[in-house]
Amino acid sequence: MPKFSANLGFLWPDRPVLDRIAAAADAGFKAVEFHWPFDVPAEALGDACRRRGLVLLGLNTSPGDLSKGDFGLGAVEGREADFEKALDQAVGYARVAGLSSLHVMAGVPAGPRERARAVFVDNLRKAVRKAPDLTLLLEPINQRDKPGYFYSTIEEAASLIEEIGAPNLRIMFDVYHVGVSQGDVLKRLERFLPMIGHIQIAAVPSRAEPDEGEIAYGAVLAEIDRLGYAGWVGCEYKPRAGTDEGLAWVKTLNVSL
Ligand SMILES: O=C(O)[C@H](O)C(=O)CO
Ligand SMILES: [Mg+2]
Repeated sequence: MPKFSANLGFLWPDRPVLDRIAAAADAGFKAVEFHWPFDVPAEALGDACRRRGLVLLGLNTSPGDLSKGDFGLGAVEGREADFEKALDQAVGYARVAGLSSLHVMAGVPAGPRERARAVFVDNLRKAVRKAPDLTLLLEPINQRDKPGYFYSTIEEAASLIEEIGAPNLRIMFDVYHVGVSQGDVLKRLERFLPMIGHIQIAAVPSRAEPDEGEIAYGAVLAEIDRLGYAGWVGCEYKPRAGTDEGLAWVKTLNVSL
């Protein structure tokens, strides 16, 4: 059975981050992951997780200025210095807190696609040199949620990984984004398994608990098992109402936290 991690960027959204950690442990999760926990000191976040016996997984590089449309800086020409600052911040935070992975966000580039890709490749080469001790994750994000985002297909993430050739650069396979952008989820899981560093789940199209919509999560989780995926499956969904009540999906899908 897959092992589930609580994504505390989305779960228990009405509570401060340290309280979300306690709520995840109380609910039975054994691991946690974050979006941008930078307002909480890294030592405090790490200690809170360790006190509750939680495995610390990942966080994201800073999105930049969300109010100006930024959603990551990795593939944005002219923002290389800002990217490096964001990278240093996230790497430093991960090391102090004891987190093991980092989603290197690509962003919404303005210029030609080939330039954006070249910038992203250069920035990723820098990232793998700076953080050989962390898993660096590449996550394609769907165009419905983030119009203009640099990439939306698993194939594009895989081609970057092949070109850069660093063992710590891996795919974040978010089943929600793959479902919205591409489909054929089970075949893509199988094909790209050797490159996958982390999996995330949410219903399509609602991004709510994985017990509704067009993705049959019973089948997806069974396939993740059959393939022998040894990593964690991040519950990165937006609860329909209360997060604790919403965890009824665990029983419905006949799995456990
Ligand atoms: O939105 C997502 O799927 C990502 O995993 C993310 O963390 C950026 O918000
Ligand atoms: Mg995701």
